[in-house]
Amino acid sequence: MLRVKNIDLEYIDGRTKRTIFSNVSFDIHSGEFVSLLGPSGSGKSSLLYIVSLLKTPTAGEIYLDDVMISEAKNKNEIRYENFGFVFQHHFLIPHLTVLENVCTASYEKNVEKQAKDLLERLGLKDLINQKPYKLSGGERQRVAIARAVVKKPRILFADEPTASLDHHTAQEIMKIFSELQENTTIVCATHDYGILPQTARILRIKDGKVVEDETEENE
Ligand SMILES: Nc1ncnc2c1ncn2[C@@H]1O[C@H](COP(=O)(O)OP(=O)(O)OP(=O)(O)O)[C@@H](O)[C@H]1O
Repeated sequence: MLRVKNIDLEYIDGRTKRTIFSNVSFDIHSGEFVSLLGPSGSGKSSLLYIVSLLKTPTAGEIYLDDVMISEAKNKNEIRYENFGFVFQHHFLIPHLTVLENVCTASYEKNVEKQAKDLLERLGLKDLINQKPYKLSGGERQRVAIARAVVKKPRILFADEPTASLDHHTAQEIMKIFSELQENTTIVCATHDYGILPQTARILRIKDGKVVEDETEENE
């Protein structure tokens, strides 16, 4: 459903040209949990932003349901209608409560009920009226996930969503992602193999290429 085709990415640094990727292609199917895995500097974030139309590659195309979207004029609209984002930093609004933060993401009439249901599911029922500063890092990130999920994106992109969390909380956050997955495709960039759920399909970024990880779980 999401096709990444022949992507090149080069950065020009003064007189030097640096190739980050060349000729990268892969498909992401509906309902998959795809992890972009690679060490720091390998290009995970760049690739995530290219695939989600937040960044323009040097060459190549992105297709959504066979429609080329990488050169569309209405990229904002495509993103708004189809994609959700969770970043390493949660970007919650400090003077709004947890519930209000989540409700900012959607203008649907029953958003408040949906937000409450989601927050309850994420174990935050008793914190809905708190401001973000009263929450732990893991709780804040769960609020950010609720905010991204409440608008029911077809594809949820997460860029190192657990980078500032301890290992146990990071695993919990990943579990939450996979549980939320019924109707959502998830694409998550991370450097930490250890936090991935068993169902994750791993695309490993190495030396400017993306290779499918053929571990037992993924065969
Ligand atoms: N705007 C830019 N101009 C020049 N080089 C850049 C730019 N953005 C990223 N890079 C370089 O491209 C490479 C890939 O960066 P990217 O942030 O995508 O990697 P990453 O795997 O997500 O790293 P990290 O896990 O540390 O965030 C890095 O070497 C980075 O320095």
